[in-house]
Order: sequence, then C-alpha cells, then structure tokens
Amino acid sequence: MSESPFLIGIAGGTGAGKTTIATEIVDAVDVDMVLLSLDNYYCDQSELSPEERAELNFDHPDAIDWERLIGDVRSLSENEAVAVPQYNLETHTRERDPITVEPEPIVIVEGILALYHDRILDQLDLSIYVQTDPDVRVLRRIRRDIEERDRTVDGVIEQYLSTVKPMHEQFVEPTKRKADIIIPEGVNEPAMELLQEKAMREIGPKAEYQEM
Ligand SMILES: Nc1ncnc2c1ncn2[C@@H]1O[C@H](COP(=O)(O)OP(=O)(O)O)[C@@H](O)[C@H]1O
Ligand SMILES: O=c1ccn([C@@H]2O[C@H](COP(=O)(O)O)[C@@H](O)[C@H]2O)c(=O)[nH]1
Repeated sequence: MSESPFLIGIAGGTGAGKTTIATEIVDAVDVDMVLLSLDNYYCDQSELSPEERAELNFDHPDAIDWERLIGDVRSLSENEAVAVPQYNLETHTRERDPITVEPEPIVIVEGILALYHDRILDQLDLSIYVQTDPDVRVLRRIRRDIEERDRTVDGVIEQYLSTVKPMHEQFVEPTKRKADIIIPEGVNEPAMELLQEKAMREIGPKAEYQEM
C-alpha cells in the first residue's frame, strides 16, 4: 500500500454511540479498516490497589497515554504496523501483551477525547463529533457499565457525577467545535449512508489502484 490511509476521528461523550457508529462503518464499507479505540490507550494503573484505581479520574486528558497514541496514529498513517496496547476496563490495567495491527486504507480513531489533542487532530482527514443528549448517554452508560464493565449502579452514578460529567463539560464537549461533522443521537440512517459514501469515495481510487 503506497498511499496514506484516510484517517477519521470520532469523538463525543460517553454513551453517545461512537463505537457503534465506527463499527457500523467498518461493517458496511467493503474496504479493510483499522479501528483504534482510545479506550486501549489509558495509562496502566496496576501499581495502585483496586480501591485506589476505582477513585481515579479517567475522563481527564491526563488519563490517556498520548505519546503512544500519537505515535501509533502516525505509524499507521505511514503504512507501518503498530502494537496496540490492550486495556482492561474492568480492572483499569494494561494487559501484558499488545496486539499487532497492520495498516489499512481507512483508519478510525474513536474515543471521548479523539478530537482533543492537536497532534491527533492535525493528522485527521475527517473529524466527527457524535452529539447525544446527556440523559440518554447516562442511561446507556449505566446499563453498559453494569453488563460489560463489572460496575454497580451506585458506582456508575458516583463516577458520573464526580468526574465523567464535569470532565465532559470541560474537555469533551468543547471539541465539538473542531469537528467537520456533528452527528445527532448516534447512529441514524442518513448520516451513516453519507459516511459510508464518503469513505468509499475517498478510498475508491486507492482500492482500484491496489487491484491493478
Ligand atoms: N442509536 C442507538 N440506539 C440505541 N442504543 C444505542 C445506540 N447507539 C449505541 N447504543 C447503545 O448504547 C451503549 C453505548 O454505545 P457505544 O457505541 O458503546 O457508545 P460510546 O462508544 O460513545 O461510549 C451500547 O450499549 C450501545 O449498544
Ligand atoms: O479504566 C477506565 C478507563 C475508562 N473509564 C471510562 O470509560 C469512558 C470512556 O469510554 P466510552 O466507551 O467512550 O464510554 C470514560 O468516560 C471513563 O470514565 C473507566 O471507567 N475506567
């Protein structure tokens, strides 16, 4: 692959539907893609006790290992494979072994702070902010964190009020102004069709070139 991949960033509050949108694009467009989630780039907290980890602020930009993320996005944009860290959201720790990810014609970077850092933003060809009402997001988060992240209702509510909500207002929501496109309420058919067409248009000539 000689051309640079087309880089898409998808940001938005917790529970907005970022992962769902990214996965739908990957499934619907007949081109190989890399989906890079900021959730894999949280700093490892294994040196702390489980109780101390549960108290951390995971919604402040300092919680993210930016150097690693910026380096991996740059490597993928230069068609180099990367070793993506594997982060466990139940234990707040990084697994021992990363997973090797090969470059593909489309790279999607997805996470609450995907549009926060200028060194990521500068590399993006298309930036998207998913805007979903806070009450919808928090209801989705309660269900998801209990079903998938081993949390309790009280724990989710306490974390939401102490860190998730204030950090969203301070750091996540303002990135909406940096977005090329704002998608309301997560997955919706017209928006998905436009995004899939855009991805195909951007990558079409490269795909044809590759087949020659
Ligand atoms: N448009 C939607 N309608 C209903 N439920 C949705 C929608 N989009 C996402 N969800 C659900 O909400 C939860 C959070 O979605 P997710 O895509 O993981 O959000 P994010 O990545 O922004 O945190 C998941 O359980 C998902 O199935
Ligand atoms: O160890 C961790 C790391 C992150 N979180 C929470 O995850 C969300 C971001 O993920 P979404 O999929 O976009 O919801 C963030 O709001 C953190 O609070 C965590 O709880 N523990």
